[in-house]
Amino acid sequence: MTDTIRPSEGSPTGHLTGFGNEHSSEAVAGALPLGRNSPQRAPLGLYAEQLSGTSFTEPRATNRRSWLYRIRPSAAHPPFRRIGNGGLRGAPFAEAEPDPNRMRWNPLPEPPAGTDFVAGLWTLGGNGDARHRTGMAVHLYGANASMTDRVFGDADGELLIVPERGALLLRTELGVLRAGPGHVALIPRGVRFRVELPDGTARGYVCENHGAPFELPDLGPIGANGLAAARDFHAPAAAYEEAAGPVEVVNKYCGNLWAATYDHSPLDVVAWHGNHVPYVYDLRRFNVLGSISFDHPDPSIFTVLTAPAADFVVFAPRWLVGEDTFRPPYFHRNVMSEYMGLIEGAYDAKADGFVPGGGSLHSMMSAHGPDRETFERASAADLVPRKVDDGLAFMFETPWPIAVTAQASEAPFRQRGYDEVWQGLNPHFPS
Ligand SMILES: O=C(O)Cc1cc(O)ccc1O
Ligand SMILES: [Fe+2]
Repeated sequence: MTDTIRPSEGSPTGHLTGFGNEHSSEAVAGALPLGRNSPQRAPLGLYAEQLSGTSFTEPRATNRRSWLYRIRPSAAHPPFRRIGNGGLRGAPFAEAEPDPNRMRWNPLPEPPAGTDFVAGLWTLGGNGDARHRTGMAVHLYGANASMTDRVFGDADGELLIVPERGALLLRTELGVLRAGPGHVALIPRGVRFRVELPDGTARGYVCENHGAPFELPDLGPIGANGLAAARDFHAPAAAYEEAAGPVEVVNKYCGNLWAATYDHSPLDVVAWHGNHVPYVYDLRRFNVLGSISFDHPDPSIFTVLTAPAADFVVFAPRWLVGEDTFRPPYFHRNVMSEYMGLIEGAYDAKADGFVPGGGSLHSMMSAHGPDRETFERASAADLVPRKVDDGLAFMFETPWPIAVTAQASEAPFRQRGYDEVWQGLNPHFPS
């Protein structure tokens, strides 16, 4: 795990905090117009550009847009041309029939030398349709090279990046963020960014959200505080580069990759304001709530971010104190589909086989829960207060079944025989 976040590393002007805020930032004093967005001539000879993440008419509470003041307009570019998708696949996912079986995978194998973040993206599956802005996709990434002469932007949705190994330096249009294992980064739809690898190598997970963007969940009876705090989300301060020379702008558009060669870096935004901004959040800041009497709350109590197409849930270190309670995750069948990953350590529902960098998929209504070993141990455990602090797991939970790609279904690192972890759960009735 890396140290606490230093999201504005590389940016001279500090960072901004507060999920959903109307932020503003200028890397050069006077670059932001005052009191208007689009003056006849923008300050310092910059070009003004609005980046809209929601419809113009979206209600104020959920409207997302930022105004960017840039050295050159994004519009000045030659045509985009199709490039290879590598391991990326797009929604709709119709390569194979949706499969109700429980599945589990080991980590992605090490990619060939020279694989950058975009080339290292590998799609496990998903649902919905990018063309209708519905659903989500689960991707993994494995990379061992920084992006140098190219940047990436996803027209199909926002990207929730969950590093498992190696830090990512995210040089975005709005500034620089750093995210290492234990952090998540949220890159809004369409925001362009380059990923550099300070550790030389990186591995992790991505939830691509095609629908309405992630929000902090309502707290209801929890009250005004708890779970993830808005102020712990860090947005970058404006930071720009002026590099001339060819830069490939890779655009994921309706499931496929396209590229256009710009004659300059598109990370040339000198100032910006708005709420369509990237964030980094340190999962160790998550205020974990749970039962202090009995029974096991549904995992929605661990929701960090929620959207119509996906919830992001973290299983962070916490105390278990439930009396007369089966404390690990219970057996269940769920209308929601659950993709789970592990950032470090172990997860309390699985004795082994669920490893950092790996993942499991329990799709709509598939029966799952503790494996046999965990069930037996937890059924006999002495129920003293116990801290679960040997791991950091997460879940992408989505209302619709996750159809896996052919490459995920056939992957040599898919664990055959996953069903066996529930073998030997024999009847004890009558006891
Ligand atoms: O399947 C899982 O391990 C995730 C999960 C955890 C939990 O505590 C309760 C329900 C649930 O789906
Ligand atoms: Fe579950």
